[in-house]
Amino acid sequence: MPNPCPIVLDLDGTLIDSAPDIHACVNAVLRQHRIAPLGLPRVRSFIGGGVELLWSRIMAACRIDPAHRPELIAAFMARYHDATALTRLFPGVTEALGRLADDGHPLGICTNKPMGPTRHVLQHFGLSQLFPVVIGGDTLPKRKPDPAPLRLAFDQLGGPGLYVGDSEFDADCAAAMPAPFLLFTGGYRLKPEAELPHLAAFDRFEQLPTLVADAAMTRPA
Ligand SMILES: O=C(O)COP(=O)(O)O
Ligand SMILES: [Mg+2]
Repeated sequence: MPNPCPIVLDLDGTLIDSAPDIHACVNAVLRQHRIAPLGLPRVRSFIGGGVELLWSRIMAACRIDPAHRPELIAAFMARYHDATALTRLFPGVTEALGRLADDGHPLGICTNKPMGPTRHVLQHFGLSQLFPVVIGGDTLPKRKPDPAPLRLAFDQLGGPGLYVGDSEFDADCAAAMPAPFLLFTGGYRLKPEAELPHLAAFDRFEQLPTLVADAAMTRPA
């Protein structure tokens, strides 16, 4: 692994707390179709596998006729593509990313969020310049936990490195590569921390630069 090594990060539940916006967009669409709204914890538990899986889970939970799927997803995307009003960066994210960039780490994003809303939210928080490589949920035919998007991110960043994420999708994707995985425990994971394969875990972004330095030292060059 080159030193300073490339670092690829997940987006929803890792850098940003976007569940409130996703929840609002989902319920606006359900309301339009006269379907009872879902609570925030429920919708948050459906996030991680991208828009298609989100809607499979919503449709199962609300017992919606599959024939309505295309129109529901289209109505959702129309709201979701620029939904940032309720989204927040997790505390310490900007500082930690700045520090990693200053230390010379090439930075990338590998998210299951589609590219449209991904670009929009990165721009909204002034983070676009930090990430020369961004792989979205619709960049390739397959998405996480398939390792292909993460592999593409590392290829474009110039070599292997660390992956940072919050969920089962990220841990399984990193294990499939394989790539060392740093788990942010404050995101949208459903399983206990111990059940997700990871090199190290953290709950505050202030800890990330030190964890990256430690991880880089324990890996062969
Ligand atoms: O949009 C999702 O479902 C998940 O997105 P993430 O890969 O950035 O966590
Ligand atoms: Mg995530």
